[in-house]
Amino acid sequence: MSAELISGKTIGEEIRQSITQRVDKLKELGVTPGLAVVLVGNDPASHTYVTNKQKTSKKLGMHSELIEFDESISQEELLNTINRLNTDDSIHGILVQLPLPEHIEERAVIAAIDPSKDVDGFHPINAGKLMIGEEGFIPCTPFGIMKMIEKIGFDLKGKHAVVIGRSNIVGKPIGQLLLQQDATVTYCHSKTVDLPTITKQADLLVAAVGRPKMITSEHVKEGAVVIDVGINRDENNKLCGDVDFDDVKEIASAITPVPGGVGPMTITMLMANTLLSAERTLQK
Ligand SMILES: Nc1nc2c(c(=O)[nH]1)N[C@@H](CN(C=O)c1ccc(C(=O)N[C@@H](CCC(=O)O)C(=O)O)cc1)CN2
Repeated sequence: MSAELISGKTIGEEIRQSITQRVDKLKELGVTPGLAVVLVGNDPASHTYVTNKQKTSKKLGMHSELIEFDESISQEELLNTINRLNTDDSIHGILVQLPLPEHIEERAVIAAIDPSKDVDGFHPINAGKLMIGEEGFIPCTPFGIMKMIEKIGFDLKGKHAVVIGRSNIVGKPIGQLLLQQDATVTYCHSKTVDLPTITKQADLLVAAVGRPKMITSEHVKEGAVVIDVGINRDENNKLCGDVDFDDVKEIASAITPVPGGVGPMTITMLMANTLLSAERTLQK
C-alpha cells in the first residue's frame, strides 16, 4: 500500500485564494488587514520564515511591516515596540518570531501582545480560550493541521489520536483541537514508556518531536493517518521530518511530506488569523 499524500502546498494555495477574496471585500469596506512581524537576531531559518510571511501577506493584498532588531536589543526596547504596535490601528496582527535570544524572556514578550492582535495564538488568554472552546486565535501550525485533516475528509469522532510532543505551540493545542472534534486523545513525550505500543493504536498520529526520522513503520498502525510536524536535517543535511517518510508511507493511509506538508500551512493560517483579526474590527 502507498499512502495518499497530504500536500500543504496544494491545500494552502486553495485557502490563500479564498483569503485573497475576503481581503478584497474588506478593503472595499475601508479596512486593509495589517501584519507586523518582529524579528530579533540573525537566525537564518527565522529570517527565511519572516521573509515568507511578509511576501505572502503582500501577495494577498495585506499591509505588512517587518521590524528587525539586533541580537543585543534589550527586553524593554522590544516591549516598547510591542506596546506601540498594540495601539497602531493599521496593524491587526502582531507576531514575534521565535526563538528569541536567551536574555529575553519569551513569556513576557508574548504576554505583552494585545490578545486581540495575537495572530500566533500564543498569548495565555488565547491559550485559555482554546482550552475552554471559546473563540480567540488558534496557533497557526495546529490550525493548519486541522485544515489538512478536514480536507482529506477524515472524521475524528471516536478515533484514537496520538500526539507525540507537548509544546505550547504545537503539541498541547493540537490535542485540544482534536478533542473538540470528539477524538480520544493520548499525549506522548520524552518520558513515555514503550512509545510504539501506544502509537500503534493511533488512527491519527501527530509527530512533533524534533528528532529526524524517529517514527518508523514500527510505530504506525496499518491505515493510520500520519501528520509530520518536524523540520530537521538528516545525515546528508537534507530536510526531513520526524517521520521516516519512505518507510511509513507503505503502511499509512495518508501522510504529510516534509518539506511541503505542515510547514507551508503554518504561514497560510497566519494569514487567515490576520484576516480574521481585521474582520473582527468591523464587528466592534
Ligand atoms: N512566532 C512564531 N515563531 C515560530 C513559529 C510560529 O508559528 N510563530 N513556527 C516555527 C517557524 N515557522 C513559522 O514561523 C515555520 C516553519 C517552517 C515553515 C515551512 O514552510 N517549512 C518548509 C521547509 C522550510 C525550509 O526549507 O527550511 C516545509 O516544511 O515545507 C514555515 C514556517 C518556529 N517559530
